[in-house]
Amino acid sequence: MRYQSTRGKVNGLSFREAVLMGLADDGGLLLPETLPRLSSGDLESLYRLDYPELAFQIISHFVDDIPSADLSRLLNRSYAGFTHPDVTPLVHRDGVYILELFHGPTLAFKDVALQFLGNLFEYLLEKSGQTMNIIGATSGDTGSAAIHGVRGKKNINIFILHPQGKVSPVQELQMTTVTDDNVFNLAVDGTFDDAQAIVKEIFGDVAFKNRLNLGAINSINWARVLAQVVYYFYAFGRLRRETGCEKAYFSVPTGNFGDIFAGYIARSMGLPIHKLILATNENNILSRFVEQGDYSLGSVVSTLSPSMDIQVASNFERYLFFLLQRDPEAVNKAMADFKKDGRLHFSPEQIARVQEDFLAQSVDREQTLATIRDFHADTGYVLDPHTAVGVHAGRCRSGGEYPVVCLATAHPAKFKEAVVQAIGREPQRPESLQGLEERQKRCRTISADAAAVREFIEQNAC
Ligand SMILES: Cc1ncc(COP(=O)(O)O)c(C=O)c1O
Ligand SMILES: N[C@@H](CCOP(=O)(O)O)C(=O)O
Repeated sequence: MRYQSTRGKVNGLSFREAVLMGLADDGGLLLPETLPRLSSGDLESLYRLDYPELAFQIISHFVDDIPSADLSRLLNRSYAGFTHPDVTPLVHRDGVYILELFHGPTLAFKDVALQFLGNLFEYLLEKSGQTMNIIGATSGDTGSAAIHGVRGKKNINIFILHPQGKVSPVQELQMTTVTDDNVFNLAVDGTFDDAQAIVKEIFGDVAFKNRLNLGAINSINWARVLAQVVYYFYAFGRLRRETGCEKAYFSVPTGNFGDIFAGYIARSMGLPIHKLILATNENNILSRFVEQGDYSLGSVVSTLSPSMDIQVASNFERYLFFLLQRDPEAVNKAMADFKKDGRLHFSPEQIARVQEDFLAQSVDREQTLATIRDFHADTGYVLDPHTAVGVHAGRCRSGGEYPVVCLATAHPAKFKEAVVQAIGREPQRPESLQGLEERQKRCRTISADAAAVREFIEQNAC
């Protein structure tokens, strides 16, 4: 499999090269040149596999430059530390199927891909004898999952930018209490969008990127999206075995458009997803896009689901590439227009095509709290606020003819403030969070300025 950039100037990369490049050197995002299309016979045999074996089968379609035995070993190691034997179990409550993606070390869906990416980086660096400096932006979950994926690893330093005071207290502690020498937390005076823009600007300086061998752990890295594709297959397989259904809806709480884009890839490979339901909080540029073709920038507002407090969704560019018929010139123009005007225009035909893939719903604070409260009252199950956004949207937008799978993207204990508001008590605290407040912390505050961040990285690079 070869990889190409959405902006057309980087082509013919191998999987290894794509993973190590992260953001394409022309500023675009990397995608496979073709997508495999699986037959119904192929799909039925995948549905019988356990999680690591399924991950191996799916990921192998996209990787031809890592020996199979090594890839299989990396995947087995990545999922061995999950606390549930199914890795991402599917549970049925009150008419919806909840795909629990929070059984990894940091209790969010990011662990599914970042345990693998951490191991993959280590493997590739061992082979090449290089060192790597990872840089990433987080609205709370990617940061801790990436840090836990690479903490203490030889030859890797990691620099994580989070918006100061805008992540949940538990998320902040999960990052800042990791004091290994190779981990650097930077609290940026700005929003997640500011932090992500800084990361992209630094990657855009290709000479600097190559000199420090910068690595990307955000979903700009294709390996992140790829590892997330797997659980759509896993969930549908379990659902089909349980209900015999022909198709399903998937409702996905969305911020940076990475998780739902992984669903789009799974659907494009032939997985029978009827529609992907894109669920946003009040930062609803993406749901406005799907529903009305209105892709116009607003300012970021703080919500009960802080990890989705995002306006400029990185992976939107990948979807745009497909929507614009894989035309890199059209993507370049659209990205330049968006940078200049803060909005994009789409024709009615284009929006009709979008709506063949997606439905969308924006969910506000009251609806989020009511969903947590009512779901708990009816089932005893505690949703985290991001998952609640997805459950509400899934219920509103699905048609009833197929089951609905809602992606449970985080454990409620990461967002206990919202849970207490909804049900009047704290969720149970998993063992990995015990004693978090008492641990030693390390974090520097930094202005939202790429030059300052670059200087810090330069001084602390490995
Ligand atoms: C808990 C949680 N849910 C949902 C999302 C949204 O996922 P994505 O950014 O891939 O759209 C995030 C952040 O990425 C998150 O941390
Ligand atoms: N919600 C994310 C934002 C970054 O998204 P990513 O999937 O591109 O890493 C977070 O928790 O940091």
